[in-house]
Amino acid sequence: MLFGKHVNKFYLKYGVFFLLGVIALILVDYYQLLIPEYIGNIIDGLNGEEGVEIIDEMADITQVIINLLWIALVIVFGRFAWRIFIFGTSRQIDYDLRNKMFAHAEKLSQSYYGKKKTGGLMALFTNDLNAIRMAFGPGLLMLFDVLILGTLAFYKMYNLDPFITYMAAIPLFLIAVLATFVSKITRQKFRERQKAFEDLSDFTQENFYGITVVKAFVNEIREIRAFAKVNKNNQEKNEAYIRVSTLLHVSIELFINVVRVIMLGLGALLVMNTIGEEADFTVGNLTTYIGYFGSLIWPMMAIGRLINMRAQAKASLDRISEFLDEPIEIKDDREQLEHVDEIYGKITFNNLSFAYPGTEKLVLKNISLTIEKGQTIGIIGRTGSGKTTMVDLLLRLYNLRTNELLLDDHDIMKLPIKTIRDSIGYVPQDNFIFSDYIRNNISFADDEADIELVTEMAKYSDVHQNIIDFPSQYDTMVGERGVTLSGGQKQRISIARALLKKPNILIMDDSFSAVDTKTEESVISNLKKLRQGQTTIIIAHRISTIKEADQIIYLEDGEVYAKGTHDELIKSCKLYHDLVLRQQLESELEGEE
Ligand SMILES: Nc1ncnc2c1ncn2[C@@H]1O[C@H](COP(=O)(O)OP(=O)(O)OP(=O)(O)O)[C@@H](O)[C@H]1O
Repeated sequence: MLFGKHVNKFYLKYGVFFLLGVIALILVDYYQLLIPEYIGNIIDGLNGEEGVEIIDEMADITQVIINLLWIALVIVFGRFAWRIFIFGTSRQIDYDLRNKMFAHAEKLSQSYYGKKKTGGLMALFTNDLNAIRMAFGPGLLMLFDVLILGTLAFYKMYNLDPFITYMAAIPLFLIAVLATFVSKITRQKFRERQKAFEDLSDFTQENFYGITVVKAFVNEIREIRAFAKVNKNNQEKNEAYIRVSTLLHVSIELFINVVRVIMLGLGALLVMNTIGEEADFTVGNLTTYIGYFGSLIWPMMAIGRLINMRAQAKASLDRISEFLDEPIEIKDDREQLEHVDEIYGKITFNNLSFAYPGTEKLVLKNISLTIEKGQTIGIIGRTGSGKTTMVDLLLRLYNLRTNELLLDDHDIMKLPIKTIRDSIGYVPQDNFIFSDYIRNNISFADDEADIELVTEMAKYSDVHQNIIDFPSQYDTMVGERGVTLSGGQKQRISIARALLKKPNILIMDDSFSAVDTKTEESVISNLKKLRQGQTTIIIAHRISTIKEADQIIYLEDGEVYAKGTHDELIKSCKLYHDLVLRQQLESELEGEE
């Protein structure tokens, strides 16, 4: 049986089903052990042994057959019942635990995903969960079968002849000792095997993800070699695991055969000794005894499998528990939570400094800045200057010190995260598109949104014409991560998705980098109309994108180097002025071409 903080409650929740399963199992085991008795009686009857009725009439044989048929029927129904109750429940536990894990995964912070790889996480959801399901399904079944069938068969064997049963018990005791010793090694080997699978999964996933880069750099051969290495490690770890588990399996089989030989030899001696004397151990008895032992083989074999299965499940439960125990760093602080339902759009950075969790380097330094509700703000600056970090903080993706960042004059750390994120529309730099219909990608914020609203938002972001050119238009299925769309189409679908939320604060992180200046102009002019009185923050590398903003922030190495309108910055900020000149020159050169 598998115990642990995250699985104990399933015994309570599904206790009744397990109990019904075990009752069905007891019935099957009990009836199964009646068969050797019947067969022994028939043999003794045919042999004409004393004290046993001679079976020479059709009526008796018919009765025996009818009884055996009844037994078979009970066994069939019993097996059906325990399968439904025990295996069905193990599937239910698998379902519950997977849901719990996914819900937890959704709540974990950005930093967690920064340090963990997707392939490894996938291994938890596949191999590890499977090992736990096996422990609750076949594992639990084997455990009870070992206990019930094993004890019953042993009891019956003991009743027939205590001496041979004692002799058989010695090797069985040795099995138990061996099993305890081997189970520790098995668990370690299984852990190593899972880790190797996790690495393999990570490698494969990342490689498929970056297949375009691999091809562009003609690095297929190098990747194939690197894969072979990871794959080899996986194979070796699997082999090591199989070696230990096979050793266990074979040893148990060997012991069983030893016991069988002991029993047959001793049983035959007993039968021979009694010939001509008092017939207390007959040929029928020996047949029955061997029959009981036959029923005992499965539970004995099951011990080995049970040990393997439990070791696997324990290792997997450890890994899953580590994941489920990962603290949720970004959450509402219940003690000082202010009950605010909506953020209207004023943003205040109050001497804010920030370093990513686990790092020392300040990525943002002493940022002080006020953005009034309804303003359009442009953020510009060299790559790596901290622009994305600044807007990520607005989404409360990271924890901050108190009063460093205020939304509508409330400290962001005291606001409900749901309120913050509900009030913000975000167009991320990587424009992630789900493998779903285009319309569902746009209506991601609101499942109820009708096609008219979806179309309207696509028009505002100037992607409607592209969409209706597709044969299935808004019902076009997008490939994984939007691979069937162009960069510019992805960007504008992503903008439409954020607009549909009608957010009080809209953040656009480099959202025009893949569109031409004409499209950019058209979207920006649409935004002006649509977002009157609402706060909009636009991060850009092109001056043309933010020229019209009420305020432009020039970030340099995590600091606000300059701020003001376009005209003010041209005069006051040399870096900005140089940038304008450079971009003008570039566009003139492009025009000449
Ligand atoms: N998750 C992270 N953990 C640690 N450091 C990070 C993380 N994300 C970004 N950084 C670092 O923070 C700094 C600022 O990054 P940021 O993405 O905010 O820059 P940016 O101005 O948006 O750049 P770009 O214009 O290229 O998008 C960089 O030095 C970057 O290496």
